[in-house]
Amino acid sequence: MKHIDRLRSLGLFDQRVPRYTSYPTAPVFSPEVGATEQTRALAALDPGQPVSVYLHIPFCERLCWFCACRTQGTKTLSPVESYLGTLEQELALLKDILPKGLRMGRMHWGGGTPTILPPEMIHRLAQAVRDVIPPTEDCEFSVEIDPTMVDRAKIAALAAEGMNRASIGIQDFDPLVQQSIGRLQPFDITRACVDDLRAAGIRSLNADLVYGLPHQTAERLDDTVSKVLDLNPDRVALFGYAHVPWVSKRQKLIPEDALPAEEARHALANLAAARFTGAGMTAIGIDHFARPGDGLARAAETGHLRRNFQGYVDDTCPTLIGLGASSISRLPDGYVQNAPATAAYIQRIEAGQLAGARGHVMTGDDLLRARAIEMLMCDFRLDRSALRAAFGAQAATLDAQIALVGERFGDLVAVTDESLTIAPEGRALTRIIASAFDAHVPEGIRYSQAS
Ligand SMILES: C=Cc1c2[nH]c(c1C)Cc1[nH]c(c(CCC(=O)O)c1C)Cc1[nH]c(c(C)c1CCC(=O)O)Cc1[nH]c(c(C)c1C=C)C2
Ligand SMILES: C[C@H]1O[C@@H](n2cnc3c(N)ncnc32)[C@H](O)[C@@H]1O
Ligand code: MET
Ligand code: SF4
Repeated sequence: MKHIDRLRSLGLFDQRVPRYTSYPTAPVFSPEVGATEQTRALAALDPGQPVSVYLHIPFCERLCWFCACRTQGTKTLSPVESYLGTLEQELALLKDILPKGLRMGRMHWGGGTPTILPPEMIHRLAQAVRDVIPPTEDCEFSVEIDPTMVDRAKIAALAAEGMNRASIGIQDFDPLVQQSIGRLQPFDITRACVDDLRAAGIRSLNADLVYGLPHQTAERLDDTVSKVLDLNPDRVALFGYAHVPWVSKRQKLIPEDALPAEEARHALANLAAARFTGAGMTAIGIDHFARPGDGLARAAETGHLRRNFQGYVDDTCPTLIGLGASSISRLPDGYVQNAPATAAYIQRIEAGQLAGARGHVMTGDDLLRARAIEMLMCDFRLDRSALRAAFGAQAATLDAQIALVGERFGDLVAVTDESLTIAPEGRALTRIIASAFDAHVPEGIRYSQAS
């Protein structure tokens, strides 16, 4: 059997599985967990342990049709300004709840488009966070940047507030592909943005790309990769296009008949991966690349790679506090997600309580499976010895499933008493293999395809 047909027979093209940026995944969170649990867990944090902070800005000036992020379009700054006021109120609530002396080791602004904020709002927001959770000396501050929605003044404002890492949205440079996803972004403007970021002292720069977009061909993607390499990013994220028009209504504008077919899509991922590794970058997890020496590559080498809602990270803070609409917090005993719709989020905060609306309290079994799935997603290796060391006899509850995976995937995995390792030829199946360890199979939820 051809290798691709074997991958197909194991579900690569028809299984719908999560991307496991958390376990359990966000769609299975329960409305029984909310602001009460959030408040209690935040109050009980250890002030000696720095936290990570994620801040969500759910606004964009343009709405790209392919995008599945939680964001809304706006042509004026007035909803943004009013949202900023709500974020300040949320922070004021947190100030009363958090233990004194808590510090912030990492901050990430994501979206949507954080660079929709003009310089004065950037300063206001950074100040508001700093007042409540002061940064550590070596705090890392990263921002998602839309190269078409930023200028030198905004970059200078972010840099003055301590931004030392940035991630730019590129997706694809081909004009026809850009047209078909409703996102025009000239190379020159992207290049100027990269130059400005470097001049502002950004030492770690990530570029986001997407494969599987309409009209993408091997030739066009190859050209995009050449342009990206020319920009010399430290990291690249290469996401498989998730076509989920039932989640993201704007995707109804995507011409489905121009989407690459299954095998072509798989070939696009392989082509781009080969170009990035050929250019000396290290492949990280299922969809990232990093220059050797970059924090992410070092974390992968030393077994410290982690996965959270932002994708792959070298973040070791166990606690993530999510601020803003739809943000998810990872707290010592579980997850809490703020009300996803911006209006509902604002309403809750204005009523004087935290905005947690859904969540999950982790059981011992969840913690074990979460770590097992994270190991597979990060290292392609479920380390049974490490799980036994951390979870004791409970680790044996995965044994039967490990044996089943061994049978189902044959020589694409290697099972020993020490580990379950996914062979390089089997890595395209990683999400499917991880899902074998998922005990929360949601009803009525349709994930995107596994390839
Ligand atoms: C910033 C970009 C993205 C975030 N998530 C996605 C993108 C592109 C992709 C995505 N997330 C979900 C789906 C559908 C199911 C799937 O195929 O896996 C897709 C395509 C599911 C999902 N992820 C989160 C939530 C709350 C959900 C449920 C569906 C929904 O409510 O939208 C968590 C989450 N993902 C992102 C953020 C910012 C976030 C929570 C703060 C980013
Ligand atoms: C934050 C990053 O998420 C990626 N992104 C946004 N929408 C989608 C989607 N539907 N499928 C895959 N990746 C997506 C883009 O690359 C963006 O830059
Ligand atoms: N909104 C920015 C962009 O598209 C950042 C990535 S998408 C959340 O470029
Ligand atoms: S890709 Fe970025 S700019 Fe485009 S809609 Fe999504 S969040 Fe907004």
